Amino acid sequence: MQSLRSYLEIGRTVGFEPFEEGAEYGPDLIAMAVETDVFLFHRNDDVNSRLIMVDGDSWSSVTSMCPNGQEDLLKRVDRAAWEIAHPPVSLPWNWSKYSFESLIAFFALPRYLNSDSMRWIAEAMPNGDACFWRLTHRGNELRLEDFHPRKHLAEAVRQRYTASLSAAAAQFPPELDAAEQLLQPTVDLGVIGFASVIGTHTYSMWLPKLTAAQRKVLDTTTTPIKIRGAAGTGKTLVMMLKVLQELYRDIDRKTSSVEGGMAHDEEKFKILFVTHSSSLATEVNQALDRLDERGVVSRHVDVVPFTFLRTLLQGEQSHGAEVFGEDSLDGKQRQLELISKAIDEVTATTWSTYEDNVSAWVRQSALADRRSDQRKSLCWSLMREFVEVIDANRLKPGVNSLRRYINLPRAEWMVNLKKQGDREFAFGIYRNYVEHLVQRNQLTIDQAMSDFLLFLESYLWNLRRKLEGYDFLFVDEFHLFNDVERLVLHLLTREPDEYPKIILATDPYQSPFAYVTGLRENELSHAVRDFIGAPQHLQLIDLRTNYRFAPMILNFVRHAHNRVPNIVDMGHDWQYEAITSDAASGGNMPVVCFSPEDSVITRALEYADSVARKVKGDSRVAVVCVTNSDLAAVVEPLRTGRGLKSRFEIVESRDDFYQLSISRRAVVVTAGPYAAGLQFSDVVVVFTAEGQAEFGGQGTSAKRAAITYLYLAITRAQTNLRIFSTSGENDLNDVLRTAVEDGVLQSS
Ligand SMILES: Nc1ncnc2c1ncn2[C@@H]1O[C@H](COP(=O)(O)OP(=O)(O)OP(=O)(O)O)[C@@H](O)[C@H]1O
Repeated sequence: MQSLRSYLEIGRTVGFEPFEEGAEYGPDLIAMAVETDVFLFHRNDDVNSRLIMVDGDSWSSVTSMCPNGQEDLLKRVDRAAWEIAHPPVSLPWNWSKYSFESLIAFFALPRYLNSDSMRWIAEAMPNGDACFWRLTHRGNELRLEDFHPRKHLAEAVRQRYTASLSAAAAQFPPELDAAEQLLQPTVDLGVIGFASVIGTHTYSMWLPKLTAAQRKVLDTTTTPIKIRGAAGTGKTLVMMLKVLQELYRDIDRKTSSVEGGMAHDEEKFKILFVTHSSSLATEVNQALDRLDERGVVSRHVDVVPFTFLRTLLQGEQSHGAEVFGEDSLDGKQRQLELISKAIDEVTATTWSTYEDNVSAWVRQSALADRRSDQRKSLCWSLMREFVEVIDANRLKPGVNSLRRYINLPRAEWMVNLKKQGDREFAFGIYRNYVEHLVQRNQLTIDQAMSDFLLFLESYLWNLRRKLEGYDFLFVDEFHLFNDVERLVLHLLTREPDEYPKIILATDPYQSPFAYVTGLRENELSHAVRDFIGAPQHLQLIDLRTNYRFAPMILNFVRHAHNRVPNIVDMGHDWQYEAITSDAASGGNMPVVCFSPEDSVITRALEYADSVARKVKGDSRVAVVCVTNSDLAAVVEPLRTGRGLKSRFEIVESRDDFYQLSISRRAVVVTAGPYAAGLQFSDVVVVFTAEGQAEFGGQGTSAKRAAITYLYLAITRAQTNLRIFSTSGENDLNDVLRTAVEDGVLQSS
């Protein structure tokens, strides 16, 4: 497995060379032919290494691709093989995984590179090896149920591999000395993710270090508990410690009551830790393993991204149907394109029904050119309306749904569709948009989630719940869950008649797409109010000490935080002023550089490039774009490669963070929402005029959206922060300019 990662790393730097007998790929990798196989050995391979076996014809198809195609395809092979070695196999939804017994099928490439619908048929071997048996494509699809792998071939390959290990080891050049190795550090997720959160401490080493508020989380025995804290206050850390505390407590209780031994399987205490993204789930998994002093976590705790819950509990349902990845740049762009197409179709056909009843801004934007900012702004507003209002209220097009939608009360946090005519138009677009999805055999994540909800409400799940449900539920980054997702939580516990034992961590100011759901702070969801327990039972614990930011960054973060319009009741005690920093001193004054639109990106990238060449040790540089549109604009020059010396690693979805574990030190380029939960020593923030359209026009809702996005981006920085923005007038620049006036930000 390690050898594929190194091969990928080399391939993306100097190009992919086909394997040839005796070929060396850097100091750690050699190819060796043994009978009919070609093995790629890594220096650290041993008999316990997991093998990735790829059938010869499929390998020829891989190597005949362009370098970008090869890279993307091999990344998927690597990711799937890692998952196979660490079951249950959780792959991003847009890979459309389908499994049957030990076989797994999934899309071999991202959709935009995959006009042939290539899919892998892979197999999880009992020892954790992964066999990639066949690449199918449109025209030669195969049902997994009809595929019969020749397992004995895989067993023979494994034997030949083991027998050749010592011959391979003898061929490696001597190892580099330690000083030379230091020159080749890898960007490992550990540095920006889980390792930075827990350091080298285990559970009991952390306990004495906790603040009084963090301690209170461990000492509180009643639930639900809602842990509220700004970015960097240790929410994830304290949730993980609480998991271990509850687990150890249960084991101790059972060991003293069940004579001298472990409890039976059916009484097994089960904890579910839900994250919003698979990268965070991987990190929490690894961190829990490290913190755990009794080696029991893997038996009792499932750490899964929310989207994987459905597969875990219900099995795969969407065979053939693609789930639209909303949580990625590509997914969002495709949704926007579809919405824009729907606007074109409606304005060309039934426009006269709406024309006289919509607001002026909706009319102008609907009739504006597809590429204009006005049109883009309308598309973003409609996308938010679909997710936050229509899907959240489960208003699938159908009899009466328009009337129910129109009758919903409007709140200030919702997008600016004030007139009834605006909402009739929005629903017309929604109808057209859903028709397109049906034609393409696609579902949005929210639609798939609604279906999952129906399953959890079924009698079948009621039967299985006692055995498959959980005793305890932990939900990290609760602010990123929308109302449909929140609705699912109380159905996951074992006991339908009891209030669920649930602990959640949230920072309402980091909520970029659901923005705010219009909830009061002591409510968890509109819909589940009655199930989770009366608001007065909710234990609200505030974490106020910040461990991430150097003091000068904290001052600026506090300024931005206090500028977020408080358009729902955030709780009377939600004062950021009280939060202090315990991060090591040092760090520099954050800086903003206003530039004309055409030079913002070039300046930002050149700056990031120069910083990346200077930083040392565990320092990591990230370019964090405020919005998806900024990210799209930054990615363009990076793809064409423009005289920059550092390596830039583009992360276009929350799932993409996985790829950092296979790349050498690089400048990470991403957007704030995808980097939630991660931290970097140096952050370069980019905001362009393109980004402004995403906030959906003017008004309080747009202002809140703008500052929330800015907040998400700047709160990733630990020591150094530099913002590159356009020189125009907008809500976000208003925050930056007042910060300069207040002396918490320096203008360059
Ligand atoms: N009591 C403590 N003592 C020392 N360091 C701490 C303490 N609590 C948290 N930290 C450190 O604070 C940093 C941030 O922790 P964590 O990622 O859990 O915060 P968070 O609130 O979940 O942030 P975000 O909302 O941005 O995900 C980590 O490096 C962690 O090790």
